[in-house]
Amino acid sequence: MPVENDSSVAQVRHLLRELLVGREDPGGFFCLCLSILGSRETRAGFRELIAPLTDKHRQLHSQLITIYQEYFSREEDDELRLAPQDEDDELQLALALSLVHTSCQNSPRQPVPRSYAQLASAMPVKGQPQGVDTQKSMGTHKPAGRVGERSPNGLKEPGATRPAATANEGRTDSSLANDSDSQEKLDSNDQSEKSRKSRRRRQRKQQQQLLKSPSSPRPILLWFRRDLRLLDNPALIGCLELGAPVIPVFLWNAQEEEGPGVTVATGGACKYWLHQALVCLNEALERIGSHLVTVKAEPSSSEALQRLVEETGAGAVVATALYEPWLKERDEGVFNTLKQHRLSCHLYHSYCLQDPYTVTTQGVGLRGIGSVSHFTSCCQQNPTGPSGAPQDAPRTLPVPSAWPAGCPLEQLGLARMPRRKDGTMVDWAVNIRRDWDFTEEGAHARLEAFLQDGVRRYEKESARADAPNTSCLSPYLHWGQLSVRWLLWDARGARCRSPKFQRKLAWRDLAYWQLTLFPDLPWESLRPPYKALRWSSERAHLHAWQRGRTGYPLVDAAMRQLWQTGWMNNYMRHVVASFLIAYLHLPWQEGYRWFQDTLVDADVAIDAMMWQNGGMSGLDHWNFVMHPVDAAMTCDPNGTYVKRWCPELAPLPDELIHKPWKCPASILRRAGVVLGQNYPERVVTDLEELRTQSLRDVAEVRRRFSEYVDQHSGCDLIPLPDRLVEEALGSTGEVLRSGSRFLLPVITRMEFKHQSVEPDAAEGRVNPYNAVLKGYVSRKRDETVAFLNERDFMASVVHEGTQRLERAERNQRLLEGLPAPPSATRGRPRRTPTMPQR
Ligand SMILES: Cc1cc2nc3c(=O)[nH]c(=O)nc-3n(C[C@H](O)[C@H](O)[C@H](O)COP(=O)(O)OP(=O)(O)OC[C@H]3O[C@@H](n4cnc5c(N)ncnc54)[C@H](O)[C@@H]3O)c2cc1C
Repeated sequence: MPVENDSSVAQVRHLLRELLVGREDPGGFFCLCLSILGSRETRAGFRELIAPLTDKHRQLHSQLITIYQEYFSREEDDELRLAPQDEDDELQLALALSLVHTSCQNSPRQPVPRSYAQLASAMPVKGQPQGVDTQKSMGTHKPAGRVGERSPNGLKEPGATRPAATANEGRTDSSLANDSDSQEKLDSNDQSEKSRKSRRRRQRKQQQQLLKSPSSPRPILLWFRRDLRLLDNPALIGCLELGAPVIPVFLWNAQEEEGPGVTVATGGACKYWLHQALVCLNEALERIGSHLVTVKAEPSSSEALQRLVEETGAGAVVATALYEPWLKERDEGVFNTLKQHRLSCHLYHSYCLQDPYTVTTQGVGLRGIGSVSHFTSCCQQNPTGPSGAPQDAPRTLPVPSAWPAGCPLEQLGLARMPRRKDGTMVDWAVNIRRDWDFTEEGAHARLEAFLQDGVRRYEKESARADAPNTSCLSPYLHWGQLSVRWLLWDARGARCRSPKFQRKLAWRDLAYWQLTLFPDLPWESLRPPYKALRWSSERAHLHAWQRGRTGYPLVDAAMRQLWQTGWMNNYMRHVVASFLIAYLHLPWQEGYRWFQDTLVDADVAIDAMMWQNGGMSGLDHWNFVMHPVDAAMTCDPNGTYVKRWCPELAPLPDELIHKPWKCPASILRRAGVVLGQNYPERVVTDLEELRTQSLRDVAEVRRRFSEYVDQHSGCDLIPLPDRLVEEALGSTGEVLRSGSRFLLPVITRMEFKHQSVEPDAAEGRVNPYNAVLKGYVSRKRDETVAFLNERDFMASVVHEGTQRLERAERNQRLLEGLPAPPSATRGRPRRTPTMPQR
């Protein structure tokens, strides 16, 4: 066999043995031959090489011959003859890879692993891909536009990407070494405009060739957006079912994400997470023989996709649906354009459990809209969610023969770090990196850990800020690194199930449903009167709140945790939101925007829904206001949380840590706390008065805009969106066109209703529906007081009865002229019964 040298022959013979024992498959074997021997030698010697198979392995032999013939078809041969020697090899290899992958995409998928441990064993180990060993055959696959390596600190090293995506990326390490000369040649050629032009011409020819060739179906662009995972990704599986090479791409256009209003759709922390998640996704794709192409989508995603289609000859675009109305509109535009160019486009639903555009209120009505129970009734009545079990990750991904260029991930500018005057970098994400694992495996590890442990305490103690009792999965869910279907499946199958936790996933869907109904949700109050609420414009208060310097330790601890790690639990989000709105009187939009910029899980739909509700203008009203001190009784009774995030207060005694202003001067001195110096004075002090003012302001707007208050029920009224009117009335086109307005009574805080009926009840203390929530411990304290009062009442009743009897007896004796009886109780102080000691 006319081959290059003995070691190559030995390598190929070894591979042949691997093929015979089933550790290699025919396509992979052929590809490796090409890679090791080169095109000419393979062409000349392949038949001879596999001749020994004719006797005992007839079927395998004929399979290999088919692959060989298909590859060295006359048409391709002609074309190849046109190319110079070095690029000839590249093209051949690329085509070979394409062939290999079209044959292997039909490989059977594994059964669904039901735990992460199973999953880990099923997933290819880094550097050791299973199934068809495309990684081995491709060598280290690093074209430009692929996502670079992460440096030890988690940041990508600049320059980790290599220029020029060419087909020669797919080679074994040895062949790369052999071809370093030709690579140099290519690089030097690149300098001349002439050769660049000729190369472009050849590339175009290759693409045309690919489009014509029946043996290589047109590749599919798998457009990753917020589904950055391999496990249970219907779009990814959909690509495999289409049976063509897959080009995973990520396009970035910040303006399109932002939409028409002020959404801060991808704030700093969230973008940082995205950057890391893309690095991880690329690594995961590399493990199955592919990689991610990142593209700066300028001027628009539509044009960037069209360019990609031209560059790759793609025949289809596949993506997971997004539900923000402006992104849906963008996608519709993009797909319509692509369809006009005869591309097939496929959208899969997996971001939520229900497709929010198909959830209807039919059969349920509108009463209670905005509550999670109303929403779940709608979903049960009209189920639309993804059914079936979660799907496994593919073990390999068919790759195209030519990769598009793309751009290095850094150029998307997702993980920007400002520089100081002296040029050093401000690494604001250091704690985010410390606290989070950005990989898909990290998501599953968190899920496992939660289902093993935290879930047991979730029902009763998910509010605790000092203990990790919630899942901490929100950023993974936001970027689609964990499929919500997978999460629900595991939560239902767990040994300890928490209905409250499962309901949280319905909350998530509810938020998306609301956003589809009210696209203005992130910036415009849904209840018209509340748009006119008088808000404070005290920037210093806003700044203090943002930086965790309000002087209220619980609020400050939470805001510092957010700033440093990009996250805080749900209860703490309520605490800081209540403080901003009910006590600082700052508009909810400020809170929303700050959260969007600092949360790693910042999610336009959820964040907007929660801030609208907290800001009293959403579909639902929080029927509570968190008190910045009393709330600590529930979430941080021992001050552990405050001590962690406000270490300057740590030496204070536990019982005073949440109210340092109550500390005697001597204790403060001993603890080294100087209020106003190393810990701030309170930005506001009279909380009661501020709350009362807030109630008065609400009463005022409800009076001024009484047309938006239902006189019968006292509930606020909101204008119904067209979609809900149609659902409620059937076809109402006529009604809508005539300009009629439909108003719907929505859940309204009892405190507000009562206040409208009795305006004097504006003083929070006399309003029986006072919404200030007592912390768990303060509730306990109230129970004790009530108990004591009750005992006290009984004691005094008995005492009064005895006295009455004594008086009657005394009077009787006086009437009868007898001396007064000696009184055992006279002159003794009244005893109050005490609580039994616990
Ligand atoms: C003012 C405010 C703003 C918020 N902003 C966001 C946000 O931008 N992004 C975000 O994901 N969540 C937001 N939430 C909801 C909630 O606080 C977080 O989802 C939760 O704290 C995330 O932690 P976890 O994963 O441990 O939650 P878990 O309690 O373990 O819940 C599991 C999952 O359910 C979903 N979920 C939980 N609570 C809610 C909720 N109230 N509404 C909708 N979905 C929920 C989340 O996806 C969460 O990851 C906000 C809440 C408030 C009060």
